[in-house]
Amino acid sequence: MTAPALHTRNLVKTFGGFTATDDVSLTLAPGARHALIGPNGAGKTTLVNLLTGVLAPTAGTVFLAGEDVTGLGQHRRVRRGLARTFQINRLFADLTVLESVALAVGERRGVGWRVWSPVGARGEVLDEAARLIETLRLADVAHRRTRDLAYGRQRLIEIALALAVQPRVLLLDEPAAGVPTSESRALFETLAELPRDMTILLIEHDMDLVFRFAERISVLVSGAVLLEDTPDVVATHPLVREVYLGEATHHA
Ligand SMILES: Nc1ncnc2c1ncn2[C@@H]1O[C@H](COP(=O)(O)OP(=O)(O)OP(=O)(O)O)[C@@H](O)[C@H]1O
Repeated sequence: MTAPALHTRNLVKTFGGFTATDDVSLTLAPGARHALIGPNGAGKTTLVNLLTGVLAPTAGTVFLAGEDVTGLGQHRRVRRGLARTFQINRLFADLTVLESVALAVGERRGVGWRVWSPVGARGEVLDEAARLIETLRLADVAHRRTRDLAYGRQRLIEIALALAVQPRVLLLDEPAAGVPTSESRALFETLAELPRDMTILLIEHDMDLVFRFAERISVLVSGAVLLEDTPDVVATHPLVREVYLGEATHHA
Protein backbone atom coordinates (compact mmCIF):
# COMPACT_ATOMS: atom_id res chain seq x y z
CA MET A 1 0.00 0.00 0.00
CA THR A 2 1.31 3.48 -0.84
CA ALA A 3 2.01 5.65 2.19
CA PRO A 4 -0.06 8.81 2.55
CA ALA A 5 1.71 11.86 1.09
CA LEU A 6 1.30 13.64 4.41
CA HIS A 7 -0.16 12.48 7.67
CA THR A 8 -0.13 13.35 11.32
CA ARG A 9 -0.74 11.17 14.32
CA ASN A 10 -2.21 12.63 17.51
CA LEU A 11 -0.59 16.01 17.02
CA VAL A 12 -0.78 18.32 20.03
CA LYS A 13 0.52 21.86 20.54
CA THR A 14 0.05 23.75 23.76
CA PHE A 15 1.07 27.31 24.54
CA GLY A 16 1.28 27.50 28.33
CA GLY A 17 -1.97 25.97 29.46
CA PHE A 18 -3.75 26.66 26.16
CA THR A 19 -4.23 23.84 23.65
CA ALA A 20 -3.96 25.27 20.12
CA THR A 21 -3.73 21.86 18.40
CA ASP A 22 -5.75 19.13 20.03
CA ASP A 23 -4.94 15.54 19.05
CA VAL A 24 -5.03 16.09 15.28
CA SER A 25 -4.69 13.02 13.06
CA LEU A 26 -4.88 14.00 9.39
CA THR A 27 -4.26 11.83 6.35
CA LEU A 28 -3.68 13.15 2.84
CA ALA A 29 -3.49 10.46 0.17
CA PRO A 30 -1.13 11.09 -2.75
CA GLY A 31 -2.82 13.52 -5.11
CA ALA A 32 -5.33 14.68 -2.50
CA ARG A 33 -7.14 18.00 -2.83
CA HIS A 34 -7.74 18.57 0.85
CA ALA A 35 -8.92 21.74 2.58
CA LEU A 36 -8.61 22.81 6.16
CA ILE A 37 -11.32 25.17 7.37
CA GLY A 38 -12.36 26.54 10.72
CA PRO A 39 -13.35 29.75 12.41
CA ASN A 40 -10.76 32.38 13.32
CA GLY A 41 -8.50 31.12 16.08
CA ALA A 42 -9.39 27.47 15.40
CA GLY A 43 -5.70 26.67 15.05
CA LYS A 44 -5.17 26.47 11.29
CA THR A 45 -2.00 28.54 11.30
CA THR A 46 -0.59 26.59 14.24
CA LEU A 47 -1.28 23.31 12.47
CA VAL A 48 0.40 24.52 9.26
CA ASN A 49 3.39 25.59 11.34
CA LEU A 50 3.57 22.12 12.86
CA LEU A 51 3.36 20.49 9.42
CA THR A 52 6.09 22.69 7.95
CA GLY A 53 8.43 22.55 10.94
CA VAL A 54 8.13 26.19 12.03
CA LEU A 55 6.88 24.87 15.39
CA ALA A 56 7.73 21.67 17.22
CA PRO A 57 4.70 19.78 18.54
CA THR A 58 4.15 19.18 22.24
CA ALA A 59 3.21 15.61 21.32
CA GLY A 60 2.46 13.57 18.23
CA THR A 61 4.10 12.86 14.90
CA VAL A 62 4.25 14.31 11.38
CA PHE A 63 4.95 11.95 8.48
CA LEU A 64 5.92 12.86 4.91
CA ALA A 65 5.54 9.99 2.46
CA GLY A 66 5.48 7.63 5.44
CA GLU A 67 8.68 8.96 7.02
CA ASP A 68 8.70 10.58 10.44
CA VAL A 69 9.83 14.20 9.91
CA THR A 70 8.77 15.51 13.32
CA GLY A 71 12.36 16.27 14.29
CA LEU A 72 13.28 17.97 11.01
CA GLY A 73 13.43 21.73 10.46
CA GLN A 74 11.69 23.63 7.69
CA HIS A 75 14.45 23.39 5.09
CA ARG A 76 14.86 19.66 5.43
CA ARG A 77 11.12 19.19 5.02
CA VAL A 78 11.22 21.32 1.88
CA ARG A 79 14.00 19.09 0.55
CA ARG A 80 11.79 16.09 1.24
CA GLY A 81 9.07 17.54 -0.92
CA LEU A 82 6.94 19.81 1.26
CA ALA A 83 6.49 23.37 0.02
CA ARG A 84 4.21 26.13 1.19
CA THR A 85 2.94 29.50 0.14
CA PHE A 86 2.54 32.25 2.69
CA GLN A 87 -0.29 34.55 3.64
CA ILE A 88 2.02 37.51 3.25
CA ASN A 89 3.53 38.76 0.07
CA ARG A 90 7.18 37.77 -0.09
CA LEU A 91 8.12 38.74 -3.61
CA PHE A 92 11.11 40.66 -4.85
CA ALA A 93 9.13 43.60 -6.13
CA ASP A 94 11.78 44.88 -8.55
CA LEU A 95 12.48 41.61 -10.29
CA THR A 96 10.51 40.42 -13.25
CA VAL A 97 8.31 37.35 -13.00
CA LEU A 98 10.84 35.31 -14.98
CA GLU A 99 13.76 36.52 -12.84
CA SER A 100 11.92 35.67 -9.62
CA VAL A 101 10.94 32.18 -10.69
CA ALA A 102 14.36 31.52 -12.26
CA LEU A 103 16.01 32.43 -8.95
CA ALA A 104 13.84 29.91 -7.12
CA VAL A 105 14.55 27.22 -9.71
CA GLY A 106 18.27 28.07 -9.55
CA GLU A 107 18.15 27.80 -5.78
CA ARG A 108 16.71 24.29 -5.97
CA ARG A 109 19.31 23.28 -8.53
CA GLY A 110 22.01 24.64 -6.23
CA VAL A 111 23.19 27.37 -8.62
CA GLY A 112 21.58 30.27 -6.73
CA TRP A 113 22.36 33.73 -8.05
CA ARG A 114 24.96 32.26 -10.41
CA VAL A 115 21.98 31.56 -12.63
CA TRP A 116 22.70 35.01 -14.09
CA SER A 117 26.34 34.29 -14.89
CA PRO A 118 27.07 33.68 -18.54
CA VAL A 119 28.16 30.10 -17.92
CA GLY A 120 26.46 27.26 -16.11
CA ALA A 121 22.91 26.03 -16.07
CA ARG A 122 21.36 29.30 -17.16
CA GLY A 123 19.53 27.92 -20.20
CA GLU A 124 18.04 24.96 -18.38
CA VAL A 125 17.01 27.07 -15.41
CA LEU A 126 15.34 29.64 -17.62
CA ASP A 127 13.55 26.90 -19.59
CA GLU A 128 12.23 25.35 -16.41
CA ALA A 129 11.17 28.76 -15.05
CA ALA A 130 9.39 29.52 -18.31
CA ARG A 131 7.50 26.22 -18.13
CA LEU A 132 6.33 26.99 -14.59
CA ILE A 133 5.26 30.46 -15.64
CA GLU A 134 3.30 28.87 -18.46
CA THR A 135 1.61 26.42 -16.05
CA LEU A 136 0.47 29.33 -13.90
CA ARG A 137 -0.72 31.30 -16.94
CA LEU A 138 1.75 34.10 -16.35
CA ALA A 139 3.53 33.91 -19.71
CA ASP A 140 2.09 37.23 -20.89
CA VAL A 141 3.68 39.05 -17.94
CA ALA A 142 6.96 37.08 -17.72
CA HIS A 143 9.03 40.20 -18.36
CA ARG A 144 7.07 42.59 -16.16
CA ARG A 145 8.18 43.57 -12.67
CA THR A 146 6.19 41.73 -10.02
CA ARG A 147 5.30 45.02 -8.28
CA ASP A 148 3.38 46.15 -11.37
CA LEU A 149 1.04 43.16 -11.45
CA ALA A 150 -2.45 42.79 -10.05
CA TYR A 151 -2.53 41.16 -6.63
CA GLY A 152 -4.14 37.94 -7.87
CA ARG A 153 -1.28 37.41 -10.28
CA GLN A 154 1.30 38.20 -7.59
CA ARG A 155 -0.21 35.34 -5.60
CA LEU A 156 0.28 33.08 -8.61
CA ILE A 157 3.97 34.03 -8.64
CA GLU A 158 4.21 33.00 -5.01
CA ILE A 159 2.72 29.65 -5.97
CA ALA A 160 5.23 29.40 -8.83
CA LEU A 161 8.03 29.99 -6.32
CA ALA A 162 6.69 27.17 -4.14
CA LEU A 163 6.39 24.90 -7.19
CA ALA A 164 10.00 25.66 -8.15
CA VAL A 165 11.14 23.29 -5.41
CA GLN A 166 9.19 20.51 -7.18
CA PRO A 167 7.14 19.60 -4.13
CA ARG A 168 5.19 16.40 -3.71
CA VAL A 169 3.01 18.20 -1.18
CA LEU A 170 1.96 21.84 -1.54
CA LEU A 171 0.42 23.80 1.33
CA LEU A 172 -1.57 26.74 0.05
CA ASP A 173 -2.01 29.14 2.94
CA GLU A 174 -4.90 31.45 2.07
CA PRO A 175 -3.86 31.93 -1.55
CA ALA A 176 -6.85 34.17 -2.21
CA ALA A 177 -6.37 36.45 0.81
CA GLY A 178 -6.63 40.04 -0.36
CA VAL A 179 -7.39 38.98 -3.94
CA PRO A 180 -10.52 40.59 -5.42
CA THR A 181 -13.29 38.13 -6.36
CA SER A 182 -12.88 39.07 -10.00
CA GLU A 183 -9.32 37.67 -9.87
CA SER A 184 -9.77 34.80 -7.42
CA ARG A 185 -11.83 32.75 -9.88
CA ALA A 186 -8.98 32.77 -12.38
CA LEU A 187 -6.51 31.98 -9.61
CA PHE A 188 -8.49 28.90 -8.61
CA GLU A 189 -9.03 27.78 -12.17
CA THR A 190 -5.26 27.78 -12.49
CA LEU A 191 -4.82 25.87 -9.24
CA ALA A 192 -7.34 23.28 -10.41
CA GLU A 193 -4.99 22.48 -13.29
CA LEU A 194 -1.91 21.75 -11.19
CA PRO A 195 -0.51 18.25 -11.76
CA ARG A 196 -2.72 15.58 -10.22
CA ASP A 197 0.19 13.70 -8.67
CA MET A 198 0.87 16.70 -6.45
CA THR A 199 -0.87 16.58 -3.08
CA ILE A 200 -2.45 19.87 -2.04
CA LEU A 201 -3.61 21.10 1.35
CA LEU A 202 -5.57 24.33 1.08
CA ILE A 203 -6.21 26.67 3.99
CA GLU A 204 -8.76 29.22 2.84
CA HIS A 205 -11.45 31.43 4.30
CA ASP A 206 -13.53 31.79 1.16
CA MET A 207 -16.01 28.92 1.34
CA ASP A 208 -17.00 29.12 -2.32
CA LEU A 209 -13.41 28.52 -3.31
CA VAL A 210 -12.95 25.74 -0.76
CA PHE A 211 -16.05 23.86 -1.87
CA ARG A 212 -15.07 24.16 -5.52
CA PHE A 213 -11.48 23.07 -5.07
CA ALA A 214 -11.44 20.45 -2.31
CA GLU A 215 -12.37 16.78 -2.53
CA ARG A 216 -11.97 16.30 1.24
CA ILE A 217 -12.42 18.89 3.95
CA SER A 218 -11.29 18.84 7.57
CA VAL A 219 -13.11 21.20 9.90
CA LEU A 220 -10.99 22.45 12.75
CA VAL A 221 -12.68 23.83 15.86
CA SER A 222 -10.82 24.80 19.02
CA GLY A 223 -7.71 23.03 17.75
CA ALA A 224 -9.44 19.67 17.14
CA VAL A 225 -10.81 18.08 13.96
CA LEU A 226 -14.58 18.27 14.34
CA LEU A 227 -15.25 16.45 11.10
CA GLU A 228 -13.51 15.26 7.96
CA ASP A 229 -15.57 14.41 4.91
CA THR A 230 -16.48 15.32 1.34
CA PRO A 231 -17.60 18.89 0.56
CA ASP A 232 -21.25 17.74 0.22
CA VAL A 233 -21.34 16.20 3.67
CA VAL A 234 -19.43 19.06 5.29
CA ALA A 235 -21.64 21.72 3.71
CA THR A 236 -24.82 20.19 5.06
CA HIS A 237 -23.54 18.93 8.40
CA PRO A 238 -25.56 20.55 11.23
CA LEU A 239 -22.56 20.96 13.54
CA VAL A 240 -20.50 22.61 10.82
CA ARG A 241 -23.30 24.97 9.94
CA GLU A 242 -23.69 25.88 13.57
CA VAL A 243 -20.00 26.18 14.44
CA TYR A 244 -18.46 27.44 11.27
CA LEU A 245 -20.64 28.38 8.36
CA GLY A 246 -22.93 30.47 10.56
CA GLU A 247 -19.90 32.38 11.74
CA ALA A 248 -18.42 32.58 8.28
CA THR A 249 -21.36 34.57 7.02
CA HIS A 250 -20.44 37.28 9.51
CA HIS A 251 -16.95 37.49 8.00
CA ALA A 252 -18.17 37.76 4.43
N1 LIG B 1 2.74 31.59 20.00
C1 LIG B 1 1.55 31.53 20.61
N2 LIG B 1 1.42 31.73 21.92
C2 LIG B 1 0.23 31.67 22.54
N3 LIG B 1 -0.93 31.40 21.91
C3 LIG B 1 -0.88 31.21 20.59
C4 LIG B 1 0.35 31.25 19.86
N4 LIG B 1 0.07 31.02 18.55
C5 LIG B 1 -1.27 30.83 18.48
N5 LIG B 1 -1.84 30.94 19.69
C6 LIG B 1 -3.26 30.79 20.00
O1 LIG B 1 -3.70 29.58 19.43
C7 LIG B 1 -5.00 29.73 18.87
C8 LIG B 1 -4.99 29.31 17.42
O2 LIG B 1 -4.29 30.29 16.65
P1 LIG B 1 -4.07 30.12 15.10
O3 LIG B 1 -3.38 31.34 14.63
O4 LIG B 1 -3.43 28.82 14.83
O5 LIG B 1 -5.57 30.09 14.59
P2 LIG B 1 -6.13 30.19 13.10
O6 LIG B 1 -7.19 29.16 12.97
O7 LIG B 1 -5.02 30.15 12.15
O8 LIG B 1 -6.79 31.59 13.10
P3 LIG B 1 -6.80 32.66 11.94
O9 LIG B 1 -7.70 32.11 10.92
O10 LIG B 1 -7.32 33.86 12.65
O11 LIG B 1 -5.36 32.82 11.48
C9 LIG B 1 -5.41 31.17 19.07
O12 LIG B 1 -6.26 31.25 20.20
C10 LIG B 1 -4.10 31.88 19.34
O13 LIG B 1 -4.28 32.98 20.22
